[in-house]
Amino acid sequence: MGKIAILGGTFDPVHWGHVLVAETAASQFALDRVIWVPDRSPPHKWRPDLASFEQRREMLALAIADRPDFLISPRSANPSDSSFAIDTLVYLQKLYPGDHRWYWIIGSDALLTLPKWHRCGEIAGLCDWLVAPRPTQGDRETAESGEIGELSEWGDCPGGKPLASAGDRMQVQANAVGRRVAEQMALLDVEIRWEVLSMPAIEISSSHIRRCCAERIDLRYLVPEVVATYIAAHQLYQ
Ligand SMILES: Nc1ncnc2c1ncn2[C@@H]1O[C@H](COP(=O)(O)OP(=O)(O)OP(=O)(O)O)[C@@H](O)[C@H]1O
Ligand SMILES: O=C(O)c1ccc[n+]([C@@H]2O[C@H](COP(=O)([O-])O)[C@@H](O)[C@H]2O)c1
Repeated sequence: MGKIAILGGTFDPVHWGHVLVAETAASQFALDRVIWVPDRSPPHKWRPDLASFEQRREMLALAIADRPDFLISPRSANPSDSSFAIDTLVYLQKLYPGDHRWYWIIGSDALLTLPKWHRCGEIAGLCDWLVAPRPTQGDRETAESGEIGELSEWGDCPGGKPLASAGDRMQVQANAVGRRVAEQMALLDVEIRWEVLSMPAIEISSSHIRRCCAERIDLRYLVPEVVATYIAAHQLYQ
């Protein structure tokens, strides 16, 4: 029996946050493979300057080229294939037949949306959810504007004492997200298995990378060098 994980996303572009999350999950859960699934045309992430699917896929291939256990799903290459997560999982389970244990690697911000996914009641129970601590999009925008935001509402710390560090707070927040989603899924009679990855929250996002490109800020330490070179060569996000 193998352990196979899926990491889906828009990857516009892929960044070190994605790679570190995959690496952490692979080492903490002794995964045999991580299958990366770039979404061809994610309706919720569509923008006029979205890099083409081929470009996002090429950047992803460059970023994970040195990891034989990281693969890109062949499914997303076909434009007519559905990009619903349930269809991806069922397809990959057919591609890798056998008694494998299946995982889905996901940021806590994205896990929050699980109860709204297509056929969420089916997919939720078909894999274990490996949750990377991450501020919500709202928190990230608020932090960039310098205001105090949603994060302050997550202060469900033991005994009401302030937590030692922002890292602890993100672990608490990710656990709160996991519990909340598990409760929502329980209302649909679905029990989910989930675990928060033991890692610091990485405040890198594709949106931040795109802003850096627009402002001509160096991408070093934010994306793999091969990806920075690709972005510059193709003049993306300018
Ligand atoms: N820094 C990060 N830490 C933890 N999880 C992350 C991080 N960046 C992305 N993810 C997770 O990876 C998956 C794919 O993310 P995606 O490709 O949409 O990147 P993104 O950085 O969230 O993009 P954008 O900023 O455009 O919204 C999602 O589950 C997301 O939560
Ligand atoms: O299947 C769905 O209905 C669905 C709706 C929204 C998001 N997802 C999945 O959630 C993962 C993270 O997506 P995102 O929004 O960060 O690009 C990615 O694998 C998407 O395919 C899936």
